[in-house]
This record gives sequence, structure tokens and C-alpha cells, in this order.
Amino acid sequence: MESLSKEPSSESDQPEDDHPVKSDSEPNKISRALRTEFDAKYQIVNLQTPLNAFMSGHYKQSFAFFTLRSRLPVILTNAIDTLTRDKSELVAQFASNDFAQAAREELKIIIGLISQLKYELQTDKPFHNFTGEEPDRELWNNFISHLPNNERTFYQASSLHAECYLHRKLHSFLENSIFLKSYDYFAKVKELALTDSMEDVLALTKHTRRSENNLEVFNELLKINMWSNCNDVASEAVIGKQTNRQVLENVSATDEYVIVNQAAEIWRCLDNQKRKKQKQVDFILDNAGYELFSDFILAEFLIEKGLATKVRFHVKAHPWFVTDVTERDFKWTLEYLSQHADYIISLIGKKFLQFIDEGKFELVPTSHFWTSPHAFYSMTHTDPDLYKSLQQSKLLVFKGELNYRKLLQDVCWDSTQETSTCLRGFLPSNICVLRRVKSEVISGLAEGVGQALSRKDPHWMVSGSYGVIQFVDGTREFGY
Ligand SMILES: O=P(O)(O)OC[C@H]1O[C@](O)(CO)[C@@H](O)[C@@H]1O
Repeated sequence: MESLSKEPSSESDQPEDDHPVKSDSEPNKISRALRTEFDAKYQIVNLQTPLNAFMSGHYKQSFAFFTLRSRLPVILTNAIDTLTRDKSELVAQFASNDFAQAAREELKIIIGLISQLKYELQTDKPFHNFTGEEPDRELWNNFISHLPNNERTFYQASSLHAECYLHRKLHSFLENSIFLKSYDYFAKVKELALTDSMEDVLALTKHTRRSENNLEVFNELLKINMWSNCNDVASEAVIGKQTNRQVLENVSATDEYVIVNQAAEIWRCLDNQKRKKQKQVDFILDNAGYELFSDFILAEFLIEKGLATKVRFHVKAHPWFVTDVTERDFKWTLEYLSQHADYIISLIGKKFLQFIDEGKFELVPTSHFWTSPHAFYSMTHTDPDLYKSLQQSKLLVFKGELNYRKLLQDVCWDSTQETSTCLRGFLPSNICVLRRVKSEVISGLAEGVGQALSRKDPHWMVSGSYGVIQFVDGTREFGY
């Protein structure tokens, strides 16, 4: 059995630092000593994540540590920079002239709160309760109060909890404000993720017209969709090799990077005529931009080929992990497409809007479960209604890395572990996963695959260059 702890991690070749140090110059020696001090102060151990442990910043040779140390501070700095840069525009947009000064003051306060959060992150402080008007305040405070004391700080907590907490806090500063309640720090970034990829949008639209109804086409669409899971700015450091355009030009050339492909099982599940009545498919969305567009294209295929009569889209209740789709992004995307100057793009946008009118596409009312810190196995008791509604579905399509981590509880499984085991009983229906691999959380690989990849590319688990199309059969469980 493969042991992940024996695999080289993204950091293992590096000195004790979160960036490679090329020579032992005096400043480098000093910075290494300081980092060691950091480790001692915050009890960071110079290990990879042990097998079956939760991902955590506690392990220095993990992607979780790199995220906490290097990526999350940058996200907070970007939010501050955006507020500073767009100050006048925001004041004009959100406050009348009479209140302009008050809005400017509020902006300063929010910048201060983000700086404070960054300081708490960088000095491994404990999570604080939510004390404002957050609609999910109780859920969060309840969660925090049940964490053991030694798992309540950024570096000692599971990194899933730490990352979710950070993004939830970041948004709380806005929702508790007077003027900026409906503002999203990253709305422009998400809009750019679409507007900057209009050539790819057009290419994908043309590529998928008049497609046939067979496994080969479906398999191709799944791969295109899975590779589109690279548009999250949060992980721009790990964007993989395959650009959207390269994928479209030659999808099968990417096959060696698809380390699990269960498209045939997914096809069989959708094509199963025995379950004629149950034709709802649910997408648990990830990122806005080209990725969301490619979700619409996959959903369109399901509807047009009779594989589904309705596709329901689950979005986040508020801005989340920088580029995740919210209700606003979903609607904005459809409007933008339908009003685009290019005739073909506007036509496809209008078609999607019509699907919404006809009930073929449905935007599901938001649930705070998707923006909670909870792994999915806990849905049965934390949000039983959501679980019941997912049970109506023929297939649940989970998009992207974060959903994957929540399915697998953010545990460092042996990579050959059966995915159904890792779900810890979460199986409301059949499950499909489309994800670029961006952390050490993985299951369902064939024996030997992980070791071979590690020999070839020590960064394979975090580079985003590899992807999985996985399926878990829920039918046996529920006797369909
Ligand atoms: O948009 P995705 O695919 O969920 O990726 C974002 C996630 O991936 C990571 O960058 C790596 O695990 C996380 O920090 C974040 O959870």
C-alpha cells in the first residue's frame, strides 16, 4: 500500500522555508533562522502530513502550510489593495454625497479589520466568534465552540477549517458594514475571469454545436469541464500545464494527465433508462468565469441529449474563496453572455436564460452549508433538508478542489483508498467529481499510480497539472 508520507511533497526539496533558497548568503541564513523561530513559536513540525491525518499548517512540508504562510496573506493584501485603489469609486457607488465622508471612514475601518485578520493569521491566533449580523452566526459559533482548544488556531486547526474561517471572516467585515453590505472584494476579478476568456468561450461554443449523443462526446466534455477548473485566482500559483485553448485543440492529448477517468460509469448512470422519472442532475459549483461557462455547456448537453430533464445549480451564499460563484455572479454571467456583441455568444447566453425560464436550468436557493467549515458527511445532521433535496437527484456533480476536500474531510488518505470509504457515509445519490488536483487530498487511485507520479513529478499533487473524473455509485445504497 502506498504511503503518502513517503512521497516527496511540494516542499520537500527545499530548505526550511516556504520559498526555495538558492545560496547560503548572509540574508538567507538570517531568514532561515527566523523561519525556524517561527516554527518553534507556533509548533510547526518539519514533516509531511502523516497518512490519515487532517491537512494542517502544523506540517511544514504540506501544501496547507504553504497556503497559510504564503497564499492566504496575499489574498488579504489583495482585498486591502482593492479597497484602497477603488475607494472613490466605492464611496460614489455605495453612499450618497451626504454620507461620503462616513463611507470613507468605514472603508478605513474595514481595511483595519482585514489587516488585523492578517496579523492573526500570521501569528497563529485562535478563531473568534462571529458577533455581528451574520445569518449563519450560530452555525459558525457552534462549530468554533466545539473545536478542541489545540485545534482552534490557524496553524493547528485543520487547514479546511482555517481557510473557511478566514474567508468567512473576510466577508463578515462587509456584511456588518453600513455602506458596503452588498460589495464583493473580488467581483471584478470574477468578471475578468469571464471577459478575458471570451475567445475560449466562443471556441467552446462552436466546438460543442451539433455534438453527438454518445460516450465519446460525453467523455470529451467531462475532460474539458474538468480542465476548466483552473480559473480560481486563489490558486494561480498552481495553474496546470493545460490552458483552456490547448485542451480544446486536442482533448485526447491531455489523457495522460487524467489520472482517474470514470466517464463510462457516469455515462451509464445518466443513460440508465430504468430511472426515467428521476432525471434531475445537481451541480455543486466552484469558480466563476470560463469554468462556470463550461458548466453551462456540460449541463446543456445533459438536457439536450435527454440525460437530464433539469439541472440544478448550487452557488455560494456569499463571496467565498475569491472566485467561487455566488447568485450575483451566476446571474451576471448569463446577462453578460446574452448581451454580448458576438452573435453566437449572445445566442448561447439567451438559450441558457430560456432554459432557466423553462425550468431546465434552476438556480437553487442558497444554503449556508456550502460556506460552512463542515465536511460533507456532516450534512445529514447539520442540514438535513439539503441532504434530502440532493437525494432527489440522479447525479451530483461536485466541481473543483474545495468540494473534493470537503467530500474527503480534508484527510491525507492513502491514495488507493476507495473513495466511497473516504466519504464517511455521505452518499445522497450518485456522485461525480471533476477536479484538478491541487492538494495532497486524493483517493481512488489504482495501485502504484501515486508512486509513479511522485517519481516523475514531485509536485504532482499540488501543481494542478493532473485531474480526476471520479464516480461513486449511490444506487446500491438506495436500491434504485
Ligand atoms: O477552486 P478550487 O478548485 O476549489 O480550488 C481552490 C482550493 O484549492 C486550494 O488552492 C488548494 O487546496 C485551496 O486553497 C482551495 O481550497
